[in-house]
Amino acid sequence: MATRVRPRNKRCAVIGGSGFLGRHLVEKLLDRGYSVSVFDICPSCEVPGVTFHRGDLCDKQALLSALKDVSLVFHCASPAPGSDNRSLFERVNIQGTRTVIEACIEVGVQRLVLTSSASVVFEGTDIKNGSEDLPYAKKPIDYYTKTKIEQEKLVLNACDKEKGFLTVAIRPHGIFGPRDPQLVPILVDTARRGKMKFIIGDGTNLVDFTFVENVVHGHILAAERLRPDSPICGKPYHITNDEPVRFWDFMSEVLVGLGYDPPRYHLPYILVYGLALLLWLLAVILRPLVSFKPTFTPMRVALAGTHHYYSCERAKQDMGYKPLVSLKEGIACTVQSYPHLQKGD
Ligand SMILES: NC(=O)C1=CN([C@@H]2O[C@H](COP(=O)(O)OP(=O)(O)OC[C@H]3O[C@@H](n4cnc5c(N)ncnc54)[C@H](OP(=O)(O)O)[C@@H]3O)[C@@H](O)[C@H]2O)C=CC1
Ligand SMILES: CC(C)=CCC[C@@H](C)[C@H]1CC[C@H]2C3=C(CC[C@]12C)[C@@]1(C)CCC(=O)C[C@@H]1CC3
Repeated sequence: MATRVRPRNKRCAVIGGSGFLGRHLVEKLLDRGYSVSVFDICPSCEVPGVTFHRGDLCDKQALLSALKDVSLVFHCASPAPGSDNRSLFERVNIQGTRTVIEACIEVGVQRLVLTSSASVVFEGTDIKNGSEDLPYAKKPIDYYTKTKIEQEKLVLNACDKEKGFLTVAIRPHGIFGPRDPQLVPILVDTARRGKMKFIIGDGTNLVDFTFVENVVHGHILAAERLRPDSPICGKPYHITNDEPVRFWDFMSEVLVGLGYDPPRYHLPYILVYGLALLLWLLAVILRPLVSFKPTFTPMRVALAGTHHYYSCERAKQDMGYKPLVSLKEGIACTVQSYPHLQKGD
């Protein structure tokens, strides 16, 4: 069978393309006529039509061969936030991202789109309709956030119109959707262990949850608008569903959709946060003897008990972004996609 040769600007690579967001992105890029290579440490990308390169993004030689002939790179690889492994985060998100930038420049990649995170400005206290002008967190709440900040700075500072290397960072928040390995599975696991009875705080805190297809849409818009005359060069953009929702209403809707009871009883935020800090400290002190991973980390408690929602006005203005799927539709589609997590299964 003859293979169609695509123009170079339609040839892209997705680093982290086997992951949750990465795979949705790969599928949409293929739909839009791109030829797609995936570079990932995890070999689970079995999407037909994709060239798969297995490797660690800290390995420059492996990257150089995967990025040959590619003009556009999406970098959406990161260790999972829950891994709490400082050296891994530093190695992959900081040194690895440096290596990605070097490799892109060496092989002549013209556009690099980074998946950053809205959490780069989150310090555990309320953020209401935060814009991209908020400063980076001075005291990041965990190593994931700390290294995502450094990663974003590296990518945005590498933008160089003279050299023809353009970069942009997309900051999604609370991504959910089919095949998400974190949000729904953690929620269901907590419910199955009988620990989803409590609401932390008064339950009125608003947050952004963003359906994965909207996040993908934001990435592709950014990539296609990344030209030397565009205002988006070297800048970060929030991509959300633009429908802040009460954290506990969202959790309850997913739980009820899957047949579980919603949480009912309230616990004071400060008490739970204090306990989570204590548990985290214990886990660190006891690490040489026993290894345990608390469900209630300070970051998770802060995410569950504070306001954190962001304005995506800038993405609307500069790249014509508009969420394609509403929160209601996104939740219905997500719940439907997890029949094995329904209560009783
Ligand atoms: N999910 C969310 O709510 C949000 C996510 N983000 C960001 O979006 C991006 C994608 O997240 P998500 O899809 O949820 O995460 P996933 O863990 O599902 O996907 C990340 C992928 O990157 C791979 N990877 C990790 N380390 C390396 C490495 N050294 N070299 C090559 N590949 C590697 C992972 O493999 P393996 O699984 O084997 O580690 C995985 O396949 C991340 O940058 C994350 O920080 C931002 C905001 C919110
Ligand atoms: C908006 C946003 C950034 C969401 C992030 C997703 C995850 C961090 C959450 C997904 C499931 C959540 C969850 C909790 C905290 C935050 C999540 C991990 C709890 C551990 C909070 C305390 C509880 O009572 C149980 C919750 C289980 C689900």
